[in-house]
Amino acid sequence: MIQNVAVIGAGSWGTALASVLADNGHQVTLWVRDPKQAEAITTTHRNEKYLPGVELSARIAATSDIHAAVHEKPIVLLAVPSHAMRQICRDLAPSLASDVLLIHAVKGFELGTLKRMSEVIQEEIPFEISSRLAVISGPSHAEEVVRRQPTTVVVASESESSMLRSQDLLMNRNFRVYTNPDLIGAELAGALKNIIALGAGMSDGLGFGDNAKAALLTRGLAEISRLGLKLGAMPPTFAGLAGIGDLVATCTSKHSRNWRAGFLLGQGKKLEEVLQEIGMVVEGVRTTQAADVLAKREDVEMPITHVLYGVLFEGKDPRQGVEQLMGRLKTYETEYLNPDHV
Ligand SMILES: NC(=O)c1ccc[n+]([C@@H]2O[C@H](COP(=O)([O-])OP(=O)(O)OC[C@H]3O[C@@H](n4cnc5c(N)ncnc54)[C@H](O)[C@@H]3O)[C@@H](O)[C@H]2O)c1
Ligand SMILES: O=P(O)(O)OC[C@H](O)CO
Repeated sequence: MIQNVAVIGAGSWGTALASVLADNGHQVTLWVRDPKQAEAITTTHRNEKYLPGVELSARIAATSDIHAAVHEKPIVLLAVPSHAMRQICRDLAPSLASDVLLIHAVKGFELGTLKRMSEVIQEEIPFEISSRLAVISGPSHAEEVVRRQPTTVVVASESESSMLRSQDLLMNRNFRVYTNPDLIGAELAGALKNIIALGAGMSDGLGFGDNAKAALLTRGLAEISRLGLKLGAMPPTFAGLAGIGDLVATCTSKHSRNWRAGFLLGQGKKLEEVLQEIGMVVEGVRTTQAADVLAKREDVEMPITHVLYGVLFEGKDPRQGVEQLMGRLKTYETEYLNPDHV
């Protein structure tokens, strides 16, 4: 069934998801803060700032009026940076239809509260709406999705009907959507992999090779899963698209802003100049901050995250960080095979 869908956030990901929805025949209203950018997207059918050179469907119209964007829409998809989520939910909550299906596509935590995005949404939007929330996660660079290159993602929700509706809404021959009931795991895996992508980029920026990158991916997965499970994720989710799938995509892709930020840091640039040079959201930076605090709070060992925290926020030299990781006390590979593990 053709639907009217509001997509909140016209950065690369919101625009790419709007494009998938338009390919599926839906009418999309894309909300963007800047009225000039809204007009440019509607009239030129392009979003040159975030996805240069890509022609968008005429089924996508942009607006800078958030109330008009969501008013009477049966489906609202949120694709804003994590730091903007709470305020945006506050702004749009009064205009939401009571039976709206909410989907979010955001990979991060709220820094001050250390909450997942669904927790933030559920605090700002009435329960009868937010209890139907679904999240979309998985290996999906906007630059490839918008060019209709084969992509697989996962939609997760505690509400089975919301999960199935989200799958039907987004799935097409280029964009394959799996379902997963583990909303917490999909959110945590999607956010935490960005930390490891920063590390993988840094390793490349330092001139290290495949051995180092493979080590980061593997040991990185071990530590983000350890935290994820402590916070309520189900183990198979970290072995799935939102976990290992997105970890591989983000740690090895030229499109990844997190990988690129790490690469530039590895080459000796300072965080501020790196973020300025990239000019788009690099969620892994805040997520490293959040995860370092969460690891301490939950008593979970996350050595890679802690070293990255030092490089990002305490002026640690990346090479010194590598020495610190390689020089850790000898240990076992997996807690499950360790004789002390009960
Ligand atoms: N780009 C991708 O390929 C991709 C894929 C999957 C998930 N994501 C996730 O989607 C989320 C959005 O990322 P993106 O890639 O679209 O980012 P982006 O940097 O491309 O765009 C961010 C958008 O948010 C707007 N914005 C910034 N601060 C804002 C604020 N305070 N209030 C309202 N709007 C604000 C910007 O103007 C811009 O339109 C992130 O959590 C990211 O991890 C991105
Ligand atoms: O460009 P990044 O590093 O924000 O990664 C984008 C997506 O999360 C990849 O799935």
